Amino acid sequence: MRLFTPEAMREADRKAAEMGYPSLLLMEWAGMKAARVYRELFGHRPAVVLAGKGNNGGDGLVLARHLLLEGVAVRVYAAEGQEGDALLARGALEAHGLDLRPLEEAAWGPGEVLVDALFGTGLRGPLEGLYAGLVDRVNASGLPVLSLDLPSGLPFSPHVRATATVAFAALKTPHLLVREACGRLFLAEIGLPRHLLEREDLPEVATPEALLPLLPRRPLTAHKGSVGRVGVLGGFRGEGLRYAGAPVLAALGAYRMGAGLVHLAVPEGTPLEPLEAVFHPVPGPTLPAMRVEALAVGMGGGPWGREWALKALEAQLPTVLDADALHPEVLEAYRRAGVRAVLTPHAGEAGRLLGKSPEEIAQDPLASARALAEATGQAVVLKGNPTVVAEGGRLSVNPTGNPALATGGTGDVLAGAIAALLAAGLAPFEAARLGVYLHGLAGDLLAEEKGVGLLAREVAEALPRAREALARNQAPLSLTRM
Ligand SMILES: NC(=O)C1=CN([C@@H]2O[C@H](COP(=O)(O)OP(=O)(O)OC[C@H]3O[C@@H](n4cnc5c(N)ncnc54)[C@H](O)[C@@H]3O)[C@@H](O)[C@H]2O)[C@@H](O)CC1
Ligand SMILES: Nc1ncnc2c1ncn2[C@@H]1O[C@H](COP(=O)(O)OP(=O)(O)O)[C@@H](O)[C@H]1O
Ligand SMILES: [K+]
Repeated sequence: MRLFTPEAMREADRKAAEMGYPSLLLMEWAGMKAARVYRELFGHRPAVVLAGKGNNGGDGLVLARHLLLEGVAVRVYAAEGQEGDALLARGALEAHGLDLRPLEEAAWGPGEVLVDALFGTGLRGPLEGLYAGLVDRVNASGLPVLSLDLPSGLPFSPHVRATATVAFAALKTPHLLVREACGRLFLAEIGLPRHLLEREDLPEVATPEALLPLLPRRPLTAHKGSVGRVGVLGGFRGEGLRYAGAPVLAALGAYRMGAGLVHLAVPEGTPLEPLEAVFHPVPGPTLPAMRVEALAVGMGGGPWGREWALKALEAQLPTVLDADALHPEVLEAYRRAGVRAVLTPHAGEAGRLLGKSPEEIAQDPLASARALAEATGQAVVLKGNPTVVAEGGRLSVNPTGNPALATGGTGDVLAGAIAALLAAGLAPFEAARLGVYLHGLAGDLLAEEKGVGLLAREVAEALPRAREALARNQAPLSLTRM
């Protein structure tokens, strides 16, 4: 499934029209599907529809007609000046005897449901004046809000904060980048020819269908040496400071993702955890003899992180470079040596590497991940909400994960989990997007059960459940298709 920009969506509409597909049919389906979502969520509660003058407003007028026909009380406040399909939608609604009222008079009361059909993909800049005021009133109303296509105002501020959003034809960038504004997400097919939605040049949304084939299969004859062995190099001890837990969490992430054996190279004095690992206690940064297929380096490495990573290069193995291993000198050395790596920065680390602030990175995670992948020649996992995976020209946006994961050590678990998938033979881009998806899903399963207050080791422990959910085709995309 591809993530569309407004321009790409318009192009698909235009191509459909050129092929003879009437755009009015698209609008009819959009409004009808949105009315179906309305009824599913709100039954017969009275609706107040706010309709702009563009096609998003047109969708709202179609929805109003369908609700009316189903016996739902509807009041419509509409902007003046509809043209084309939206004007036809207005005529069709008025033919049913409904009087449209001016948007300036928009008002609502307790028990009503607001339908936001003010603006969709045609918005050209931040809302001002009447519209900004209306959006503020909608958000302050305390009433449920169903947004059509996009919460109006996105991707700018102010914007509507919806209870639920029905995306038409495809997900658009703001649905995942400003997820919080959308509430519960529905994706409605509106009859657009499917081939117009297959755009390999657009970012991918990592869906269970796309990821399931990547899941390493385990034959009956599997043994611990055949399913992927991981080496973890991390931790730091010096000047009263110790980072001992990070490599342990990476080892747990690797085992829970299915590694057969994990070797741990950690500073002397580090607790021998987990019991299942093979330990290589080293006083300083030296790469011990490890028989492994992939490495995870840098977690809790502190000032040793850079040296750990340069040392690890000798092994010429696919490597996850995390945390303190994310250093320009390291990245340059890996590139020169032609060793393939997955980099796992959060916005702060990515910012340091790209000479930007964390805020600038988070503002456009797609562009930031792509820039770092291009600059380093490696696969990049830019962690956050959403996490974006980039390699070469490819981009993948991850739909799983939630703020309960914002707790110390969950990134270390992720690094180990991705290393286990590399060791099982997956290419860096595939290991990264599968690892990120399952790690996020583990967080989602736990958050549903326990809410906030997770421990990173619990996220590791939930990885097998996430893996099973994907294998059994029960992994939710937290997206309802209509
Ligand atoms: N395949 C599709 O994507 C389809 C799209 N449809 C709907 O059409 C929408 C796009 O319709 P439009 O292109 O008409 O655009 P919109 O309806 O989103 O908005 C366009 C209107 O907003 C005005 N406008 C733009 N920026 C503004 C600003 N900053 N302040 C005030 N006014 C502003 C424009 O002058 C124009 O009148 C989609 O979001 C979707 O809801 C559907 O009708 C069905 C088919
Ligand atoms: N608000 C959030 N929504 C979704 N995922 C989150 C959120 N906050 C953190 N995460 C995830 O948790 C992990 C945190 O990693 P990181 O910042 O490296 O933490 P640490 O260094 O403590 O391990 C990442 O996988 C990140 O995507
Ligand atoms: K809208």
